[in-house]
Amino acid sequence: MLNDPSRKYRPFPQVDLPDRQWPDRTIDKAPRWLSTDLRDGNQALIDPMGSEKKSRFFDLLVKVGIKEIEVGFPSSGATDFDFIRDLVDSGRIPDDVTIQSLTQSRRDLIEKTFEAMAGAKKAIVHLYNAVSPAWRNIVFNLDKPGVKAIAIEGAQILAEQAAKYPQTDWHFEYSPETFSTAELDFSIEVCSAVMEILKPTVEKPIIFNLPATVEAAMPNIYADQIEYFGRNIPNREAVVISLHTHNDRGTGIAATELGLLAGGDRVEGCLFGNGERTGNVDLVTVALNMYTQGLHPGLDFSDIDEVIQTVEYCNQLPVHPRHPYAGELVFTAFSGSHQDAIKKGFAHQAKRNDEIWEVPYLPIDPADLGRSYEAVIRVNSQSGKGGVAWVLEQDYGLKLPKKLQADFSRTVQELSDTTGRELTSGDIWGAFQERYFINKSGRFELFDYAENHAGSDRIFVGKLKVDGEFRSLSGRGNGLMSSVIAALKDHGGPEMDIVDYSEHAIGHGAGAQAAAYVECRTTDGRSLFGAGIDTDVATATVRALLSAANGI
Ligand SMILES: CC(=O)SCCNC(=O)CCNC(=O)[C@H](O)C(C)(C)COP(=O)(O)OP(=O)(O)OC[C@H]1O[C@@H](n2cnc3c(N)ncnc32)[C@H](O)[C@@H]1OP(=O)(O)O
Ligand SMILES: CC(C)C(=O)C(=O)O
Repeated sequence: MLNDPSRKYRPFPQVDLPDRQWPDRTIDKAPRWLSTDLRDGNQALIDPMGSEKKSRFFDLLVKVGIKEIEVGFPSSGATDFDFIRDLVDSGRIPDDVTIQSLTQSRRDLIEKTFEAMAGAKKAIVHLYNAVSPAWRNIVFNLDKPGVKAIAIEGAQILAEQAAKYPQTDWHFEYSPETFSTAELDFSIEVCSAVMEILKPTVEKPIIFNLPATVEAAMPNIYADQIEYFGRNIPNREAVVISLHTHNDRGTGIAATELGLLAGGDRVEGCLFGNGERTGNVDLVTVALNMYTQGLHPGLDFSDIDEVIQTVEYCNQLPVHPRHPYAGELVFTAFSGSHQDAIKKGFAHQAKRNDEIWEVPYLPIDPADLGRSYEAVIRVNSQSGKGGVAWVLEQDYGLKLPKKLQADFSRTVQELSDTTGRELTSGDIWGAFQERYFINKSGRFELFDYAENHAGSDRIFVGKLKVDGEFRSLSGRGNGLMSSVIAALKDHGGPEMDIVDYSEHAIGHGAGAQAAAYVECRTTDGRSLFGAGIDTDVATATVRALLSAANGI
């Protein structure tokens, strides 16, 4: 990198718009959406889609609810041309879906574009030519009038071709490509000239698509550009302003959102942000950002995994695990404090009297996207007791008391530090059984017992293995627990008192079990925790006490 980058790069100029209105607005209406996955997305793939993949993608877009779909660049070759022709001829385009195709402003290419879509009920022909200084000078080697003439000539051919195929309801889109790096007044001049030829009306408006072909400035600049364009384009009511952002600076979504505040009516982009270089704006994120503000975007991502699967298959590109709303890890907390807050958040949510979503660290309910809560918390060395307790509760129905959570969390911490990897739910359950002698022998192992009454006292008579030998032991106390403790003390067990006890059912009906948890304190001040599981509550309690005694 250069010590002085100003030798090579210049700051992007501000737009002179001191009375800008967009910062005070909010997005209160879903825009029209156009997917350009099959065109801008497709042209950026290593292996562009064939007709099978294009078909699958098209069906997905329809299912998701996209009503305007740019299906390709028909003059690019047989793949796109035949796919589009087949879409039209097979009658697969739903009545409320409009297809769109892109063309350069060259007669032969425009003619091919009309040929591809003729016969569709409704179709949009999308004409483009770049207008900014670098493209004028470097690509076209033309001055401003020369570049304007490309657009005018293209618009004239559009009008002529539309008349040739009257059975289709033709609509037009014009993109001053590289709009965001062009002089605003020149873009307006070119668009006005196109308008004069195509004569849009309020009933049949023209779409002016204003691309950040290469994102070169902060999103507030794009918003200023959109507001400026909207204020100065003649006959604004006959114009649909379409936003088409790329993501070179990583702010394509922000630019689109600010562009909507600034007057954008329509958004062009791709699912999960595929597209040239760093991609087109991601329609999924823009839409779900609206959804999380309580505004329905008009698109349905209730089965986000199905959408991901199809898009990954068609694009042969993965969706990043951290991709907003969609990535495999975006609803997962590994870290202790996040897990604690999420666990409390779910408990708080269950107690609410309304549906308002308020779970810390989760900006959306994963269930709204068809995701389960299973992967919300995963455990590794960064995790805490809350996360471990969540896994045991979700997967094994155990509701550990807080102090037992802390006790067990030390075991889990040791395990994750030693293994140096994420712990599965099975790992955690295994460690729990090991630590609290569940389905595992310890010094004291229960085989059978009886609880007898002696006045107000209880007498515990147990058949146990103690240090590997069968023994009968008994103890007397004012309840079952104290009688078990007495019996243990008389047979080499620890001398201890109960500090805390709790129990709960696991599951319902005939297969239900009981879980009991104890915290005991020994005479020398040590805390012993135990857990027991059995079909019978009293037996679960006895097991929990033996578990505590085994743990010494
Ligand atoms: C920003 C975008 O995404 S724009 C869309 C880009 N998408 C694609 O290019 C995918 C499909 N493209 C193709 O299949 C081919 O490029 C075609 C069929 C369109 C054209 O192919 P070719 O005729 O071989 O030309 P090529 O691709 O090299 O295009 C460059 C020529 O087109 C001219 N050109 C570029 N854009 C336009 C335009 N919008 N209108 C008119 N002419 C244009 C260039 O000035 C250049 O002309 P020159 O040869 O006289 O210097
Ligand atoms: C053709 C135009 C709309 C385009 O894809 C772009 O500028 O990115």
